[in-house]
Amino acid sequence: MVTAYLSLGSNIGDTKRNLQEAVKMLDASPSIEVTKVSSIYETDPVGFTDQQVFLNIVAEVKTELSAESLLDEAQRIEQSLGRERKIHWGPRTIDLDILLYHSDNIQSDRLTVPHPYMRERSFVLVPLNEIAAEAVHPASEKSVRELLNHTGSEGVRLWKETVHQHKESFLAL
Ligand SMILES: Nc1ncnc2c1ncn2[C@@H]1O[C@H](COP(=O)(O)OP(=O)(O)OP(=O)(O)O)[C@@H](O)[C@H]1O
Ligand SMILES: Nc1nc2c(c(=O)[nH]1)N=C(CO)CN2
Repeated sequence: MVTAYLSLGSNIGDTKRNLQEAVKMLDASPSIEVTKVSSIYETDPVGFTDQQVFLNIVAEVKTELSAESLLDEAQRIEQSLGRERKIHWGPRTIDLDILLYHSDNIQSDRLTVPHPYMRERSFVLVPLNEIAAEAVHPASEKSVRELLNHTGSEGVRLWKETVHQHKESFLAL
């Protein structure tokens, strides 16, 4: 059983519901259990900036799946929630990225773990720090807390002052 962290983001449609549906679908997978969900954050778009604000969360999962199979599952969920790929870094119904998978460094055609941009993305580091401040980024050997201290949290706001640590309270929002 491996612990992994996933980043989820949405800026099209009912964004809170898209995040909730994605977490439900992950948890419904036979080989995945969602063990923690961060608070929801409203985040300014990064990369392609002329688009709606995002809602972002990070989820901790325990899984028997390999990293590649976890990516298959994440992509299946993206597709079933109507994700279309149009603009690079552009608007999306739902995006699921694998941030960390155990303490593995993975480099394949389909997968780079740790996620290549996570160190510079406040919308990833703020929610990740909330649920896994001591987790170590294996490429740099720095903790998430250290990465966040370096990158800062500009453009990332707690959404509607909601704070919750449990999957159940997240799904009830
Ligand atoms: N750690 C990872 N998590 C998810 N996808 C990854 C990862 N590493 C590589 N990929 C690959 O990235 C491809 C493109 O993903 P996607 O379209 O979601 O990119 P994006 O969300 O627009 O940009 P970004 O990668 O910056 O988040 C996927 O098909 C997948 O094979
Ligand atoms: N705030 C924010 N900006 C983004 C996001 C995201 O989830 N949140 N995802 C992107 C592509 O992965 C590009 N830019």
